[in-house]
Amino acid sequence: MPDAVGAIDQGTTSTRFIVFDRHGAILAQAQREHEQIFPRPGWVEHDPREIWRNTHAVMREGLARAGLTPQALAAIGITNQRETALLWDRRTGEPLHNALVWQDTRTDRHVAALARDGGRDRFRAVTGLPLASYFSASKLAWLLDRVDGARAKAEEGDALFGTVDSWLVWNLTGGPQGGLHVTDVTNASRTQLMSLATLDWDEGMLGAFRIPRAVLPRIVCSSGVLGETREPFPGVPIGGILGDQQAALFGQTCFAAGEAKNTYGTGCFALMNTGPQPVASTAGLVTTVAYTCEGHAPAYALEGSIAITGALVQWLRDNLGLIGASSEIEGLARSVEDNGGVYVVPAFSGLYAPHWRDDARGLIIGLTRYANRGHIARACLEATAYQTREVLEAMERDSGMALAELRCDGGMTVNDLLMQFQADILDRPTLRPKISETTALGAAYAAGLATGFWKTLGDLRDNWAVDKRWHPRIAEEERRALFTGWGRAVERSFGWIEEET
Ligand SMILES: Nc1ncnc2c1ncn2[C@@H]1O[C@H](COP(=O)(O)OP(=O)(O)O)[C@@H](O)[C@H]1O
Ligand SMILES: O=P(O)(O)OC[C@H](O)CO
Repeated sequence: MPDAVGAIDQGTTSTRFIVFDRHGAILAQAQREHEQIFPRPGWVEHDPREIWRNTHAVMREGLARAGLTPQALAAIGITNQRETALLWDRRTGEPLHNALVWQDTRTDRHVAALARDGGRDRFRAVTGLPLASYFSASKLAWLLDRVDGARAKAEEGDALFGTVDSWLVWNLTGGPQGGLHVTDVTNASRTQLMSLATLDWDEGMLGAFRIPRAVLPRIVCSSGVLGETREPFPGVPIGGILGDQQAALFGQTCFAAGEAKNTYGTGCFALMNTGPQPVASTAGLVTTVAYTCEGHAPAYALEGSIAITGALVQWLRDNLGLIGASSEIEGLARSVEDNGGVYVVPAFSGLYAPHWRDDARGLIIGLTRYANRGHIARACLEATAYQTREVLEAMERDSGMALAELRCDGGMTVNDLLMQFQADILDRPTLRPKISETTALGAAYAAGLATGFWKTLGDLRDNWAVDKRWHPRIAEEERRALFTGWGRAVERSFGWIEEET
């Protein structure tokens, strides 16, 4: 009798396999990091073969650590970094190029050219998304146009496109020997090729980006059995797929309209469930699919996507050497009392929500002879909290709903200083659940629901409990002064990249 569910969490920096029990508690996990490839400024790639090798390895390691056989798994769920675009050969299974990662800005010019004719919001009504190099469509167009022979192969049906979920499912189910070519509706909603109304590929969007339909996967439900694994062990049902931010919303059990979470990882992604109808954004957010369960109406979400948060901590570590490990940032930031007037705007890939400025670039401002490493570390942490406030304010405007508190998760939520500052700058409590691996948990939930391991959404809600809550402590005057300083710094980051014509 299966008594566990496995989740593959293929993130921007690492791949995890986590085995959960019926209460959503972790039985075992395994994790491997993969290389971040930066061939030029603004370009970010991953090697799809490395990602598949790591997935294969962590699944075996995780299961062994849990002391389970594959038959003990009721299902496997998949969650993944979204938007990252892959193209591979159907016959050989070989990638035609490295994956173009969501942060990659090489298609800025293509996107700007499309925006000249109709503006940045010309595809919002259909796809819910502004024009930005962040989404997959322009990345796929780049692969089709720049990789030798790719377009011809795609038109003949010999090249397959997918986000990371598609690549994993295809390999898990046999690869060139009959692998399934599918993606789930949440991942499809991030390509800028899917209609939010029909939940299918949109002919107009395919035309705008010159994408042949034959290259695209079939769109499936987020929770629903789509096949069985053949690798790395056979016979386990694949019961669900969710893009990682939607998975965290599901794992935080935000099933009712108005419930929201913020995930603090490489970037930050705040999502609010808005119910069975898409809510158009006028405040700079993205409208996206939250999840679909077989036989039920879809749930939509408003999302505030922030490109760089935890990645700024990595940058302090890897590029500046100010800290030796991410965890050291808290001590360094606590070595000073405040930010000393310093702000860091991490516009490394431009700025996403709510600004959507591809022409912005990163800056450190407010420097004086007084400023030291501690102030810079503190300003880096504060940048995450200010960016979060910007997107939550936009979310409240768009949805007309006020958030009483903020459910938080992700790797940065171990940072007590950040969580306290977040509560301070929002003037609302922040809280972290007991099971902090909400992304993997959401994928496990989607898969377990599809196979009857869990019966209802209510069963999942019963598993959720608060671990820690932070209450706002600073005065309104200080809050206003800090946030005003941030707004001025952001303005100065705009327009650094001059558009080439
Ligand atoms: N103590 C810490 N304080 C601040 N940031 C941290 C800390 N520990 C880890 N991080 C950051 O959290 C991120 C990892 O979080 P995770 O949720 O695993 O990200 P992802 O899923 O995007 O790969 C990294 O960018 C890392 O720099
Ligand atoms: O892999 P993460 O956690 O950095 O998430 C990446 C997002 O899905 C990008 O949209």
